[in-house]
Amino acid sequence: MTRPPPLKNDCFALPPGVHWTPVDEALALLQSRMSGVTETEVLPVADALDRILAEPAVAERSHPPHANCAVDGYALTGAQYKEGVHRVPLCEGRSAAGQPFDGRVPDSHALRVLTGANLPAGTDTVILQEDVQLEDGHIAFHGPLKIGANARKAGEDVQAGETLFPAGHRLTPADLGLLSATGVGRVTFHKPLRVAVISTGDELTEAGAAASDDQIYDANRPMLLAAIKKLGHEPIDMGRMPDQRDVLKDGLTRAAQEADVILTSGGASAGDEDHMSALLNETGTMALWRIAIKPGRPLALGVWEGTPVFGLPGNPVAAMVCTLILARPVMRLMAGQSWDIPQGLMLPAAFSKSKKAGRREYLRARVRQGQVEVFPSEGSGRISGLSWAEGLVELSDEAQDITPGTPVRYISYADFGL
Ligand SMILES: Nc1nc2c(c(=O)[nH]1)N[C@H]1C(S)=C(S)[C@@H](COP(=O)(O)OP(=O)(O)OC[C@H]3O[C@@H](n4cnc5c(N)ncnc54)[C@H](O)[C@@H]3O)O[C@H]1N2
Ligand code: MOO
Repeated sequence: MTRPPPLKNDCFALPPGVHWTPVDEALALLQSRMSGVTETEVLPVADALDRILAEPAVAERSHPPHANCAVDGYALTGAQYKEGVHRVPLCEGRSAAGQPFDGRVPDSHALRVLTGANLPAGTDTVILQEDVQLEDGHIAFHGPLKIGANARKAGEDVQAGETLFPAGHRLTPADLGLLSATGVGRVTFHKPLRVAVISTGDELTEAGAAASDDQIYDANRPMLLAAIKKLGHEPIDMGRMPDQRDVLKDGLTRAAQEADVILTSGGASAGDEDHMSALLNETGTMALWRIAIKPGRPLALGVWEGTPVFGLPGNPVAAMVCTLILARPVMRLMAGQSWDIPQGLMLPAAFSKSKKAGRREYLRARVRQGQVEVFPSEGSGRISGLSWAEGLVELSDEAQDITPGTPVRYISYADFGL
C-alpha cells in the first residue's frame, strides 16, 4: 500500500526544481511587452479631470500675462524712495483688475492700484495701502522701499510656450487650474482604458440575494471595479460566470470585444474547476504564471482574441494584491501613462515575521506611531484585513527575518492611486 504524502503546513512551499519568476523579472517582461492601446480625443479642459494627456500640454499664454499688483495700494518707482519720510503726489485715475490705467505714471508720482490690476506703465513697485497715509492728493510713507515689492512680473509663474505637462500625465484638479490660467482650453487625451471584470465560480452569488450555505457573495467584482475606477480607467462589469468552459469562453470573447484588458478572478489555479487557466493555456498564449509572490501565486496571464487577460486568484486578498502589483502598472502603460511602481516609504516594522528568501510577500498594513503594523492573519480569504489596512507592506525577495524595528517598505493605498 502506498502511503499518502505528508501534509505540508506551508502550502506556498516552492516545489523543488521549478523556476519561480521573481516579481521584478515579471514586471520587466510586462513592461517590455505592453504599450498604449487607447484612441485619442480632444476635450475641453474643464471636462478632463483624471484624463491622461496624449500630447504634451503647452502654455498658450504667460502667467501672469502682464505685470500686475499683488495688493491694494499705490504703484510707483521703488528706487527713488530711500530712507526717510516721503510725500508723493498721486496722479489722476487708478488701475483695477480688468480696468487698466491707460497712461504712464509720471516720474515721482504714484497711482492708486487694486489687487490683480495691471502694473501701470512707469512703475515697478506697489506700496501697501496700510503703510501709507493718504493726504489731499498725496501719499506719505516711510522709505526705503524694496524695488519690485508687491508687484508680480509678467510670466514669473509660467512662460508662454513652456511645456506644462508631458504626454501621459493624468490631470489633477490643480492641473485644470494651471491649464486654464495659461489659456489652454482644449487638449488631446487618451480615451479611458476599458477594463472588463469577470468573477468566476459556481459558488458565487450577488450580495443582497438569498444565499445557501454553499454559496458566497461575490466580493471581488465590486472591489475590482471600484479599484479600476479609482486608478482612472473605465470599468466594465461583465458579471459572474459559472465554472463552465463554454460559458467562460463566450464571456471572454464578449469581454475581448468590449474592453482593452480583462481581469478575471477565480479559477486561476490548476484544480479540476480552474477553467480560466485551462482556457488561457489552450490559446497557447499563457505565460508567466509562476510568479514568486505571496499572495497571488496562481496568476494566469494570457491573451484572448487579442486582448490581454489577467486571470487573478479567487481569494480576495490575492486578487487585490495582484491587481495593485502586477495589473496596475500594465494598465497604466496601456492607458498611455508612464510605467510606475510606487516606492512607498521605509519605516520600522512593529511586527515579527519569518519568510522564505526568494519570494516577495505583501501583507496588509497600516502605520501607527511611525511604525508599520500588519493584519494579524495572512489568510488570503480574510477580506476584512483589506479594509483594516491602509496599504501594503512589501517584504523583499531576500528578506527572511523581520523583527520590530527592521526597516520595511510601506506602500499606502493612496500611493497606488486608490
Ligand atoms: N492544490 C493547490 N490548491 C490551491 C493552491 C495551490 O497552489 N495548490 N493555491 C491556493 C491559493 S494561494 C489560491 S489564491 C487559490 C486560487 O485559486 P483560484 O484562482 O483557482 O480561485 P478559486 O479556487 O476559484 O477561489 C479561491 C477562493 O476564493 C473565493 N472566491 C473566488 N471568487 C471570489 C469572489 N468573486 N468573491 C469572493 N470570494 C471569491 C473562492 O470561493 C475560494 O474560497 O487556490 C488555492 N488552492
Ligand atoms: O496566494 Mo493565494 O494567491 O494566497 O490566496
